[in-house]
Amino acid sequence: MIVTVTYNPAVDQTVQFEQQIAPDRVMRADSAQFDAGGKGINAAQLLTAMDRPCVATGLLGGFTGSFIRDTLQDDGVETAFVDVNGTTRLNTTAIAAAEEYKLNQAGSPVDESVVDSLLERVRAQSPDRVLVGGSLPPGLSAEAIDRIAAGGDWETIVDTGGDVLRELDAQYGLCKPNRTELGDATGADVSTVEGCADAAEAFRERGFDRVLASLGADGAILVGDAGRLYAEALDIDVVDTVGAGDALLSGVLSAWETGADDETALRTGVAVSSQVVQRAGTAVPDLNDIDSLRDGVTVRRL
Ligand SMILES: Nc1ncnc2c1ncn2[C@@H]1O[C@H](COP(=O)(O)OP(=O)(O)OP(=O)(O)O)[C@@H](O)[C@H]1O
Ligand SMILES: O=P(O)(O)OC[C@@]1(O)O[C@H](CO)[C@@H](O)[C@@H]1O
Repeated sequence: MIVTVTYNPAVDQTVQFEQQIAPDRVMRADSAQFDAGGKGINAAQLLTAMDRPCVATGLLGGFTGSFIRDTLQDDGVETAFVDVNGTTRLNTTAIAAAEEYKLNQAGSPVDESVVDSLLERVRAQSPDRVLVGGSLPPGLSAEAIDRIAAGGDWETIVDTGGDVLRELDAQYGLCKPNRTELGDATGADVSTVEGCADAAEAFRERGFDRVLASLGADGAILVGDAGRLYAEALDIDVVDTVGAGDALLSGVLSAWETGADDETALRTGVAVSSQVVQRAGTAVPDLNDIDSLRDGVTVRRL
């Protein structure tokens, strides 16, 4: 079973405007919604929707923390969160004309001692895999993720970016950078799919058995001992891409949990992400058709 750890959850607010956003005037939204978010939480919701045993952990506080707790309960997601004093952040995605603006808060500061509490929560579940997803709130460093990775005999999967991704020191089963994160972490030219595969291969040496790189409309790459696999994205109408990477990763993990090989896992990941980008925000889409959608994803070796 999988435990997800979200150190910095968020309520995701998605507001849609027909017109472009302009300064110095009131913009009135045509629609708005709130979802429970944060990368590990999104993954836990999707894994639960795919009937994979999963427990969501992380840090929650304040009225936004209560909203996330209630939403997960309504969605039937098992949880084991640590309560903190600060208020969980609220992130906003504004979709205006064909543009997408992602406005993420830093999160409330936390004390380093939360890492011990979280590790206790994770150990209590005896997971096979632990996914640590998202940014860290002020007060924590990459060590907070390394300690989870080294804290038991589970395989750890990490989905984070920026300096934290570069500073990780422990051994990981997988990391999931997007194209920008892969470029920033390696300094490599990621302008082509082949360049991304080279960068992902080189990045494995930094302590990652496999690298799953999401390339937006260009699809995704999975590089590991089984070789370099590339899946093209499906041709679909995108509403917004928030949570697309979490969906890709959830599909891959969901397939691995059933013993599937890397090729099937990558195809499943692309199928799940295609469903998520066709809906606003990070709400869980209908995943009943996933097997037939997966059959439509093409994978080739690079
Ligand atoms: N425009 C698109 N058309 C088709 N599929 C897409 C598109 N954008 C994203 N996807 C699908 O979603 C997957 C993940 O996309 P992306 O690389 O944008 O993730 P991300 O940057 O990690 O997202 P986030 O951080 O918001 O979760 C892609 O591998 C692809 O399968
Ligand atoms: O600020 P972070 O932790 O990097 O990303 C947080 C976030 O943007 O990622 C998810 C989508 O992947 C959203 O649910 C959430 O708001």
